[in-house]
Amino acid sequence: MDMKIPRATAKRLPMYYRYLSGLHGAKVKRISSSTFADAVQVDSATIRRDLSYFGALGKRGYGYDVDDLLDFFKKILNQDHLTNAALVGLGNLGQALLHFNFHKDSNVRISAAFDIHDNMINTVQSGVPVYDVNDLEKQLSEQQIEVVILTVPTGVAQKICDQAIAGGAKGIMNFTSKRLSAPKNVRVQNVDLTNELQTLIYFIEHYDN
Ligand SMILES: NC(=O)c1ccc[n+]([C@@H]2O[C@H](COP(=O)([O-])OP(=O)(O)OC[C@H]3O[C@@H](n4cnc5c(N)ncnc54)[C@H](O)[C@@H]3O)[C@@H](O)[C@H]2O)c1
Repeated sequence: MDMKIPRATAKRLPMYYRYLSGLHGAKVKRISSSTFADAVQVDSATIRRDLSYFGALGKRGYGYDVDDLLDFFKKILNQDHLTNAALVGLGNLGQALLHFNFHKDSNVRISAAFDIHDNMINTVQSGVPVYDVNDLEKQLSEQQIEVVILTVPTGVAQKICDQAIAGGAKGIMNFTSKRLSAPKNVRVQNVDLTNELQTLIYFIEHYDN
């Protein structure tokens, strides 16, 4: 499905999906828009607007049909198939992500890891094979991995990014502080936990509930 939706809406969709999956697991068939809003902590007007980008889905006085909505989200979010991701840099942060490995509550899993250290190369860690980073391009291309998570030292981030793109990467989740340059068809998502924490502190200080 090819459609353009606001970034803020796109960011909320996985949260809606997780909540609906939980309801489905609990065999709930239908929810009111206010229950939905309370659970995901997004006001019901915003939820309605988010969903309206895909056609009107709620029914007045009825709320939302859980199974219908879930089927629909599965398609939108591609939850029907598992996406493999590669992790580059198995230090403090990389190890933590590898142990966590996303797939328990999402459709993404780390299926290949890369580092420069001999003691890690050709081992299996948390069930994931670790390769020599010199083989990054080749492995990404052979395994058709299009998502790459970068947890390498900042100084090598651009080089690794270039190699990943040469291997076919279409999305880079960048944990380093380097602002990467990449062609337009490659999406770079920067993740900065300090930023997130400072934003949280800003909201605590500037808004009273
Ligand atoms: N965005 C955030 O919130 C956040 C939080 C913590 C760390 N970081 C960043 O994440 C990165 C990793 O942090 P860390 O604490 O895990 O560092 P670390 O030094 O513990 O780990 C770096 C790993 O990268 C490997 N490495 C080095 N050069 C490499 C190369 N050319 N190819 C492949 N692997 C290589 C090292 O062997 C090591 O295993 C750093 O850039 C750090 O600044 C970001």
